[in-house]
Amino acid sequence: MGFVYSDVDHADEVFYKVMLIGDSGVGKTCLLVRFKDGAFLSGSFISTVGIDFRNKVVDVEGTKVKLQIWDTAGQERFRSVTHAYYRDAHALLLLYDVTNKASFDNIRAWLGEINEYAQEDVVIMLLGNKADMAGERMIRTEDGEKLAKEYNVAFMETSAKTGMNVDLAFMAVAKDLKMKKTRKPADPKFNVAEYVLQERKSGGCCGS
Ligand SMILES: Nc1nc2c(ncn2[C@@H]2O[C@H](COP(=O)(O)OP(=O)(O)OP(=O)(O)O)[C@@H](O)[C@H]2O)c(=O)[nH]1
Repeated sequence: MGFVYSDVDHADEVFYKVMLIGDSGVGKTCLLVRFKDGAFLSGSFISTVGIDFRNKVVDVEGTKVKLQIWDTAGQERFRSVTHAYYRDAHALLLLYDVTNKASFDNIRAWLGEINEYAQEDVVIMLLGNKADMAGERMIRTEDGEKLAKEYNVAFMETSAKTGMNVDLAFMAVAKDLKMKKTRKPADPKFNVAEYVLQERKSGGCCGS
């Protein structure tokens, strides 16, 4: 597409590429629209064709962190297009739909693709989306937690419809990326689970 991307530091701004991946229909576009515009895309489902991105600048402890968020098409036929973008991603938000068992079962295959195409130190967060659909839920929270633990990745459930945990997920990723960059070897690793707990307790960045 003719863009040149890097995580070059300007005086007080850092830049990261975040990619949304997961099966078609799990809610990747809706999650991005919720985060960017604070709105929910209701109505008929229009599948993403290829790949698209939107920028959002967030504040992480006084530093402006610019997230360039890439929304990929979940449909199989676009896979070879999206693979090409994995290697530039600093973080991957991997979504399944808590009401769709197949989308959860496919997470292992998605993690395999990440292993094959992404950078080794990419930040990964597993998100169980559509948590608002209590009556139709097929995947328990504990199942998501267990899978995330097995692969040593961060996890939370979200709802693009109500906004639950959406800002929190992106903020946790932004914070993890920023800390990774500035951390000295002796410093402890950023703990997403602890951060999430703290934010919830304090009513912090993201409420809902
Ligand atoms: N109830 C509920 N519905 C959701 C949520 N997120 C997305 N949806 C609905 O799920 C459908 C698919 O959402 P999209 O965001 O387009 O899915 P996608 O993952 O981008 O799909 P592809 O572009 O094909 O990869 C739409 O009808 C949305 O309205 C959510 O959190 N809760």
